[in-house]
Formats: sequence, C-alpha cells, structure tokens
Amino acid sequence: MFYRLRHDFQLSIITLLGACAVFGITPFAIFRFITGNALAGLTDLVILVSICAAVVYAWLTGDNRRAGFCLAMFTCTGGVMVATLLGDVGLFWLYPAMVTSFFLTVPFVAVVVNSLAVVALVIEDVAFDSHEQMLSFVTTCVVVSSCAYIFARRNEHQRERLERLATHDPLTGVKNRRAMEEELQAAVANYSRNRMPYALIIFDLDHFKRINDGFGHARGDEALVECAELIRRCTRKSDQLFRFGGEEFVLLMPGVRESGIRAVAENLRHKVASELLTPAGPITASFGVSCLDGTDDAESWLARADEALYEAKSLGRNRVVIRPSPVEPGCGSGTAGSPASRRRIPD
Ligand SMILES: Nc1nc2c(ncn2[C@@H]2O[C@H](COP(=O)(O)OP(=O)(O)OP(=O)(O)O)[C@@H](O)[C@H]2O)c(=O)[nH]1
Repeated sequence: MFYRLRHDFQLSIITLLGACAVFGITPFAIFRFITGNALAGLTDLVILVSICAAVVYAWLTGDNRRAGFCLAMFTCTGGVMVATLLGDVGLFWLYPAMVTSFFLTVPFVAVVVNSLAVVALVIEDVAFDSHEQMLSFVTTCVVVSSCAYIFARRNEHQRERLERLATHDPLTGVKNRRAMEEELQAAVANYSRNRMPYALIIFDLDHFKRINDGFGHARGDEALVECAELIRRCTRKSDQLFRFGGEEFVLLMPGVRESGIRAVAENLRHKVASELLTPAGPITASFGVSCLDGTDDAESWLARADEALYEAKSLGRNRVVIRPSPVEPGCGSGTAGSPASRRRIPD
C-alpha cells in the first residue's frame, strides 16, 4: 500500500482527497443533521460517499484517470450544491474544489469542470446576496483557475520532460537501455498471457571505432543518429528501437514469428550496408537475433540475442546470426555456437 502511494502520484492525491473528505466533510454533515438541516446533511453525505467510492475504485482498478475525473466532478458538484443550500457561506468551498480539480485530472478538463460549476451557480443565482458579490466571485474563480491552470501545465510539461530524459537517449532520440529493460519485461509478461510472439534483434555497427579515430567523435555521432533514423524508417510503428550503449542498438519486434525473422533481419542488414553512408564510406552492421519462448525471462532472452551477435562478429561481421531457443527450436536457422564471453571480438 505504501509502495503504491509513494510511486503513484495521482493515486496519492486521490487518497489524500478521500481522507480530507472524510475528516473535513463528516463533522459538517453531522452538524447539519444535529441542527435540523437534513437536506444539507444529506448533500454532505452523498458527496462523502461518492468521493469514497471513487477512491476505492482507483485502488481496486488502478484507473486513476477515470477516478480523478469523477472526483473532480463530485467535488465541484458538491461545492455548487453546498453553495446553493447555504448561500455565500457555502461559496468558499468551491475554491479548494477548483484547485483540487487540477490535481485530479488534466488541466483542460479541470478548466471545463470548474467553469461548469461557476456557470451553474451564476445561472441559479441563489447563492449570492448581490450582483456585486456574484461578479467578485466569478472574477476570483477565474483568477484561481487561471493560476492553477498555468501551474498545472508547467508541471505537466516538466514531468513529460523528465520522463523523456529518463527513458530516451539524448543523441539519437530513441529509447534508452532503462526503457528497454521495462519493455522486455512487459513483452515477456504479454507472451505468457497472450502468446504474442516477439523477436529481439541486437545489432552493432562494424569497426565503428575507425570512424571516430579517422574523422572525429562528432562525425561518429552523426553516423549513430543516421543509423537510428534509417532503422526507424525501415521498421513498423509497433517495433521499438533502443540504444543499448555505444554503437549498439536493440530492436524489439512484436508479432514477428520465428519463420519470418530471418528475412526481416537480413533486410535491415542490407539496408544498413547499402544506405548508411559515413565519412569513411559505407558501414555495415552485425545482427544477433532471438525469439521469445515460454521458458525465457527478459535476461535470458537478451542474452541469447547477445550471444548471437557475438557470433556474427566472430564469423566476420556484416551478417545475421539467429540463436534458436533451447526448448523451442525453429527460430529461423541459427548457427550453433558456444555461449559467448561478451565482446572480445577478433578483427
Ligand atoms: N561518436 C561516438 N562514438 C561512440 C559513442 N559510444 C561509443 N562510441 C565509440 O564506439 C567505438 C566502439 O569500438 P569497439 O567496441 O572497438 O567496436 P568497433 O570498432 O565498432 O568494432 P566491432 O564492434 O568489433 O566491429 C569506440 O571508439 C567508442 O568510443 C558515441 O556516443 N558517439
């Protein structure tokens, strides 16, 4: 429970709001019933139960988006109902409700929900003592919502930026090794649930050091960027390219069956050899391939592809080696080889 609260910001906000609702609204609900204002008490109770239901829904389903939207609706509707019943005393509740909307749902939706609440109160015109009070209320609501909107947008933008920095390679723009590890785990889980076939290709540019040594690191960088672009152009949208490190990339291909993987990998090898032009002339790449099988975890699957790449390098580079699964042979026609001690490749 604490793990989820620590790692899921929106769930923690939803839970916090639930706790605030229980401790903040319950005394008012009791007070209304005691003082004979049963309608206001009942309204508080309905708001309370709705908020608690949304919190429970978020915990059970993990669907924070829907729960957050419902909560924003409930709190703003509650604010309107309380203001309608209690007049200007109840109007104050709308301010925290409006600010909370921005924590619960996306900024645009929060603005819409808040605006609907304010418009509803203006149309009803029962909560205000005078038109001057109404105007003041509407103006302050617009100020509060605008500030919260700007803040929420900035927050959203920064979160996206941080997320991108954590998951993407800054040079080539493709996903990084960290993101790859997560995607491989997800693929293994998907395979065991739905038997969705997956192929993994690790490829490494051949003699890349020569470009750096002969033409400088900047030209080497350009070649890496061009390589990533070329591979992205030649693969499907559902395929995912990662930079594994240095001049080595990983391609995760969902839906590619054992029977088709050699043609796919050979096509990529051919594209690199014929279209990737570097200052040192055309450059080639070596490819190691493995298909996911029922006994694999992410590590063993990646290790098989890595062994295949090592073998491709050892056999002279610019080639595809497929490492069949030890339990489910048939992932292309692999070249047998001993497990590789990683990367001591003869020239
Ligand atoms: N320009 C550039 N070079 C990089 C980057 N990361 C790694 N390298 C270089 O990639 C080269 C890798 O060299 P090696 O591991 O010897 O591999 P190789 O020369 O490609 O030879 P083989 O892989 O055996 O075919 C080194 O010169 C690294 O400095 C990078 O981000 N930019």
